[in-house]
Amino acid sequence: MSLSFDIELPRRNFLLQLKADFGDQTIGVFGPSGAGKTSLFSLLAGLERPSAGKIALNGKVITDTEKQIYLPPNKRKIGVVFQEKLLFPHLSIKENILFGERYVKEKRIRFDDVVELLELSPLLNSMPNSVSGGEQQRAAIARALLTSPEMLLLDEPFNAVDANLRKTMLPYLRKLRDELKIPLLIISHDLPDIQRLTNMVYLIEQGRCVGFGEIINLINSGTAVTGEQGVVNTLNLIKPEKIDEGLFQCRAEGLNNGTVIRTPFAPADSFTMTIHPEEIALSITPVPNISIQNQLKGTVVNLIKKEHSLYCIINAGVPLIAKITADSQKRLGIGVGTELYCLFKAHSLML
Ligand SMILES: Nc1ncnc2c1ncn2[C@@H]1O[C@H](COP(=O)(O)OP(=O)(O)OP(=O)(O)O)[C@@H](O)[C@H]1O
Repeated sequence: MSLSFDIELPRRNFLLQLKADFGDQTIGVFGPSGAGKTSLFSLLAGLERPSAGKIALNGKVITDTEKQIYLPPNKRKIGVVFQEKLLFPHLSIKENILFGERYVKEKRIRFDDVVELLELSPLLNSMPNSVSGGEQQRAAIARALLTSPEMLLLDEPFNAVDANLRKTMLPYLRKLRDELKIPLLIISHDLPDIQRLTNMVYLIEQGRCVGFGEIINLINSGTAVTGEQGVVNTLNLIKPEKIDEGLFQCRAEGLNNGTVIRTPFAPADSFTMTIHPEEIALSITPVPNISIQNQLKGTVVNLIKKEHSLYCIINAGVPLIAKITADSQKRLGIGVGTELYCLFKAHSLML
């Protein structure tokens, strides 16, 4: 998959000017309110025309202002799920989903498969207003998938879901990414939500791209990516071994031989856990006789000041970000190159 665009569109307060070349991966589009994220989606989906520019998906030009090419939304092979007005209220969930394939000639994605993947069969005969926000969202995703898209755009997919249920959307989005192998472009205000699906972000501010790449590299290069919800560390863990009731030890790509991470659960042979930078304590020496299960040795590669705190970027085989106070930095004499130990409890790791 490849999506490239170089587009301009006047907005109320600025000229949106965005350019990118995306490969075959899931990408999070992140930026403050009013940055131009939804405008980008409308342009990609063909709901709006840029004042100048070009968009191509898999080598096929779908918008080109010079050549006056504007493929209509249903011919673009881009599925879109907006955050509001997800479904037609007068159609059942089944009819809503089937609406997706009305104009599709080459059906690559089948109704039964989508219903199974998104666990929608008990809801098919229900009307949209009698199912939850998360279920409506899944039905809207199913409808978009039945257009047999080559990529899927999701605008704030966690917003339609109540705060307690938002994590329930994640497994479905992971299934789309891993089983259907559909590249996703996801708008979210919440960087940790993006991080649970991908490390790649496209950062927008005031209609311009201010950074594109792996989150850790963007933070490391000083590009501010810590939104309201902050940022999380993601650890891709493998080969869990049960060592006690409620305690597993796992390997992670990049960890030195013999180093393991201890977690309270291990749902699969390979899985991702997250930990907040605030939950990682730093020590210059190893700390014996302490209940904390994880002590990873690492080297500080960067320090980023934010208000009265510091984000320490540490290479511990895996990249880790720890948030400490300026006072702790001074007391411990932490600088770039300092070798130290990153301490975190097994229970601070979250699935
Ligand atoms: N049709 C329009 N004409 C002119 N300006 C617009 C139009 N629609 C939106 N805007 C303005 O363009 C800017 C970008 O809006 P957009 O909805 O793309 O941002 P966003 O990043 O998606 O914001 P949010 O996260 O709040 O949804 C905003 O200042 C908005 O007021």
